Amino acid sequence: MSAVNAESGGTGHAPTSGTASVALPWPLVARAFRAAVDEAARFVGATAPNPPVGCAILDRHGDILTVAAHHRAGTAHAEARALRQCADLGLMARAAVAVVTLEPCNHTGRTGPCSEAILASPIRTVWVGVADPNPRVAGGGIDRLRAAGCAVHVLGPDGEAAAACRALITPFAHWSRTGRAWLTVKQAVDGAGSMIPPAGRTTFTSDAALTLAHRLRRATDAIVTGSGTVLADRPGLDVRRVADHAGRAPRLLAVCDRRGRVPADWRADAVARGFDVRTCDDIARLPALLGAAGVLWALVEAGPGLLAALRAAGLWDDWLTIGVGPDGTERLDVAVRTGTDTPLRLFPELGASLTAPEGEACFPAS
Ligand SMILES: NC(=O)C1=CN([C@@H]2O[C@H](COP(=O)(O)OP(=O)(O)OC[C@H]3O[C@@H](n4cnc5c(N)ncnc54)[C@H](OP(=O)(O)O)[C@@H]3O)[C@@H](O)[C@H]2O)C=CC1
Ligand SMILES: Nc1c(N[C@@H]2O[C@H](COP(=O)(O)O)[C@@H](O)[C@H]2O)[nH]c(=O)[nH]c1=O
Repeated sequence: MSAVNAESGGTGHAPTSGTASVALPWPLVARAFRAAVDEAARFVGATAPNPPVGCAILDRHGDILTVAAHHRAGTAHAEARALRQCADLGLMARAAVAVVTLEPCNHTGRTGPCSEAILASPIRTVWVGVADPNPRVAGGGIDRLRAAGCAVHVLGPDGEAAAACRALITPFAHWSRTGRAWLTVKQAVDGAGSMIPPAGRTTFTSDAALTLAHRLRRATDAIVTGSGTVLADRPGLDVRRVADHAGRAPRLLAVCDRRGRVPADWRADAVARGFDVRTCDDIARLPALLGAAGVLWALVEAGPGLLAALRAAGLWDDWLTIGVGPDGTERLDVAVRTGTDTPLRLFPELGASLTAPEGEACFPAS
């Protein structure tokens, strides 16, 4: 293993002789990974059932020539888009290194294999953030590139860059493995431990926390709520407060409702606003119901009744509590299932909260 790879925790493989592989200092590679992750993160919530992916193309000195992401299922993958941009800018002759958040695909799906697109370019050095968990692809892209003489470096499990690349695809990896959507619960709790807003209101958190809530909605593919919340709040549950470049918004709205209490006019209004509204009468089936509809990541915005049921059944993947103190100060706590990479990592303001243990303090639900 070369010194470059040892520094990054990567597993380098020597290229076959005669290829123009390039050894770059790790800080330049890390900078390219950050750029690729940031670009991919702009499309989280737009790509389902595909994963968000970013790609940076560098010259032999480590300068970034172009950065691109996968925008939407059925459109160009990140690598193909980055290569096209590079060609359009007349920079292809300088292209030497590709830095990709996810293993390049090696199969022909809705688009052609990215491994072949890379091999058709001058690039002979590829950095991969994480191997593709999709069983149709697993291993194929890296093997194909290596067989053709590329130096392929796969990041080891430790370090910021690898964690960010994994966080991008956590819901996709979970869905690929289990067929179930990743469930993020978001709850607001006041200083007295109550989730119930003051009379006449539907929310009580700060402007900044509400904006965070809408950014979470924008990044997810579905919203889950309960019949009690629908009856009490007639919530909109759509994306407001934040602009968007890709029209991202959850398209599915799942309402947990065993007794058929959801009013027909609220449902009709939600449908008119573009939601595919589904009723769930058994929460045990909720993650699979969402997964079967192509939902990778769902945000649960429900009251204490449904949250208590989800918690008792262990039906959550990460849990964000926005605690509002009596003086209005707010505290963010994130509980994460042990051994998983929360996609909430993609929200920098939550960074300091991600170490919260899976403990009682994170689950006040009353
Ligand atoms: N602070 C916050 O973050 C939030 C606060 N709220 C507040 O919460 C209050 C409403 O709370 P609540 O009445 O508890 O409403 P919920 O949104 O929690 O909905 C409760 C309903 O969920 C359904 N449900 C519960 N368990 C299951 C299950 N196992 N399978 C299927 N459905 C199930 C039940 O429907 P059924 O009765 O048919 O069995 C139950 O009545 C409102 O005041 C609202 O403003 C709401 C969202 C967020
Ligand atoms: N109370 C509360 C939240 N509650 C959630 O927001 C819903 C209102 O959404 P909308 O109708 O789209 O504005 C409400 O019914 C509930 O699901 N969210 C928060 O970020 N902070 C809060 O204090």
